[in-house]
Amino acid sequence: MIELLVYHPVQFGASALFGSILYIFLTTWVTNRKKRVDVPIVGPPPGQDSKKGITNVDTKELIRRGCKNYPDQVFQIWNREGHYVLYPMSLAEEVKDLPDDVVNSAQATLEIFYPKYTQLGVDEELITSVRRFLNQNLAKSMAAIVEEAEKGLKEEITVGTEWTEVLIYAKLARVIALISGRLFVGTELSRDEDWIATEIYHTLEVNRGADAIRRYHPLLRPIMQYFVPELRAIFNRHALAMEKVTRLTKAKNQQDMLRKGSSPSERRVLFDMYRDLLGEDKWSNFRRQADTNLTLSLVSLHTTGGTLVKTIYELASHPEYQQPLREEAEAVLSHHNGTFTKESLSGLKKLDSFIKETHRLTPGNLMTMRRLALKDFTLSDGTHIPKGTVIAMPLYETCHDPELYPDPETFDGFRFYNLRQEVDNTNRLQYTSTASDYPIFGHGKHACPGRFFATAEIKVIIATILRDYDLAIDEKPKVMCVGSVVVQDQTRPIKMRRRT
Ligand code: HEM
Repeated sequence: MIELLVYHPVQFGASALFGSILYIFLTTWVTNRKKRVDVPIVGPPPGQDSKKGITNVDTKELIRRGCKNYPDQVFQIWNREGHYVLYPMSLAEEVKDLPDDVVNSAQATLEIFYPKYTQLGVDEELITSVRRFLNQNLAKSMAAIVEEAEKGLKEEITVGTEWTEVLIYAKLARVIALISGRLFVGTELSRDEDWIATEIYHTLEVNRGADAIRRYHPLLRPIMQYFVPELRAIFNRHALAMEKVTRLTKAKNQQDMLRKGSSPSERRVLFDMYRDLLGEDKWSNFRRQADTNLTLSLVSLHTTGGTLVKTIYELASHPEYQQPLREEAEAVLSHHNGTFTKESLSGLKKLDSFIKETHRLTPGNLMTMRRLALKDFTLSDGTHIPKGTVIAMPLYETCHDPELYPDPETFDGFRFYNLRQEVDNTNRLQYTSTASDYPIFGHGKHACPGRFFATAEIKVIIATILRDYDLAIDEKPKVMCVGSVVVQDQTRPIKMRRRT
């Protein structure tokens, strides 16, 4: 055998190369075959165009074409993120009710970030903690939200009475990190500058890491992950987060020991609830705590930050809305002892409409209600969905459908406020209400559980900014798409001046 290797190196090399090519070919074939769905293909399928072509494909254009050519039908596309089967709005109610052993929601949403390599993972206990802690405690948490918003805005925005250019995104991301950090982990960590940086930069590093590993063939990724510098930045971020949570947990355990014999740990912050749901054994896995924290920051910080900044850009571009919104906030606050409460926030109906219209015009993603098929199933229109397929609903097209939203390309800040005056069921038109014609937060049992908290943060921050500042902008930032993600040029400054 040794002789063979020594005397026939070329032959051996050729066999190894041939074997590898055959293996890659077979695995690719099996993977693609597994995902075959018998519905129209829009745009280039893999194999019929170069890899570059799929990478550079205009996802927005593809989905628009699919919705136009196949109205109310299922179609499929391939883009830089992979393969999607897109279902029409008429199937949304059915998809929202699909059982959890048939489809997985969180996994499908995280798929575009290559979670295996970027170390993302959502467990059921985390989702339950968000749902229970944030929503059940929202009324009680309002004072903390207001305090952190005031503190953050005071530190970040130091503009005087002259018009001054401000790069608003980074500043507001920090304010959100302060608010969410206080509710998630408590002030012991939330005001630590390293922790704040971790919350803010982790998402950007995950995006870069996903982009970097995507460039390799799926079979090479398990090896290449160790050589991709962008993934190393994520490993380092996790190490830092782990060090921080370890220190915090040990301090908390010490406090609990001091209280021993009295009451169980009070659920002061979201992670106290997470700890109770996990149980002590799993909780003492610091690695898991760190990973979960980072995933939580990924799903919560820039989603909220992006929506907030989009709303600020619209306010700056449409200054005529600033005074009516200011007056509404003043009137509502005067009925609630001058403080924001859960009830007072629901009285901000014009602001609610303004945020909702902003998000309708520029949703954060072209798709929503993504579900990963855990087993084969068939939709009621007869479409067979094989295991491993990601299905999703076109969000941007739904939000820009003239049948649902007259004159859809025009920003009408009070569109939903005016509708609420006309119809009986006004709650249905609230920003946080989900529906198949407004699935910005998804729809059904897996709809975003953080939406009430996110909306409270956004409203408090905007009402506080409007109380203290006038806003303007020379030109509204352009909106573009990277794969299915809709992004706005957040490097464009707005102008602010302190009100006298
Ligand atoms: C404006 C801000 C936000 C937007 C636009 C947003 C949007 C979404 C969307 C579209 C989904 C998928 C829903 C579906 O597929 O049916 C989702 C899921 C989720 N979001 Fe949010 N989100 C926001 C803020 C937050 C915040 C602040 C948190 C946590 C505090 C959070 C935690 C989650 C979790 C845990 C899930 C997974 C739910 C599940 O699979 O059952 N989100 N979000």
